[in-house]
Amino acid sequence: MSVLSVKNVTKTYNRSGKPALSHVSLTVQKGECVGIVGESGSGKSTLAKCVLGLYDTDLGMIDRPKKLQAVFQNPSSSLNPKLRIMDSVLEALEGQHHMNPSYLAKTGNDRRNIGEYLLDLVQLPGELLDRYPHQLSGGQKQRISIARAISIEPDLIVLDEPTASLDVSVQANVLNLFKDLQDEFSLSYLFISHDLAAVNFMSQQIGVMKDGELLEVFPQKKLFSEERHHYTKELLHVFRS
Ligand SMILES: Nc1ncnc2c1ncn2[C@@H]1O[C@H](COP(=O)(O)OP(=O)(O)OP(=O)(O)O)[C@@H](O)[C@H]1O
Repeated sequence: MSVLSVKNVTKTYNRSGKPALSHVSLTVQKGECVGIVGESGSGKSTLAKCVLGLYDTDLGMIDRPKKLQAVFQNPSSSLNPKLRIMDSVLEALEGQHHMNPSYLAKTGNDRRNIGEYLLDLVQLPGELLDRYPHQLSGGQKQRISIARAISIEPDLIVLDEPTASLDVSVQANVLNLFKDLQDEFSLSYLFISHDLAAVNFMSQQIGVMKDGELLEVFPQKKLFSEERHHYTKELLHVFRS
């Protein structure tokens, strides 16, 4: 079952310029992580924003699920500095009242119970609920963003460079968390990154973008295969050296 279908999407920012996305098609199946790798300016963020419905497209079609969430690069700008963590972590759930996640059977409708349950899923202690974002580390803040994203049991989460602003030592922990959550809840991700090693670690399918085009999409196991596009081989060369 597919949770996202992007068909022939083209997006140009200014009419005379060249497209930031050109005839891009891809699908994400339930429980699968599709990783999109490309260098700066290749169109990855534009793709993420089109998928999220933040930008209109010029051409093509996007069939997205209703329960859609995102985790962005910078957790500091994703969390309201004036809200306690408790209020941020419950923001998605409380903003969409028709959501009825399965864990409510365990937690009841008690805010603190729900907050503690969600923090536990991202391996944070419940006592952080009473703090403000500035009292947390970058990695902790990103875990709060992740807890908020998974709180509505979304059909798809778009991850747009979710570890790029974190210390290198923390990046692997956060990627491991995404993987554990994917295994536990059959989550589906569209994972966007300039980091081929991260994409290789996370994804079951890999897509390579360059100059607004999705050059190829292939199973992760085929990354080192001879049939890869020559540009993918160039990226691999950098990755190995
Ligand atoms: N708001 C905008 N207005 C005009 N042009 C834009 C805008 N956002 C992106 N672009 C252009 O669209 C192209 C694709 O940019 P995009 O940000 O999607 O790439 P990216 O792969 O995500 O790069 P990065 O990793 O640097 O963010 C680039 O040429 C960029 O300059």
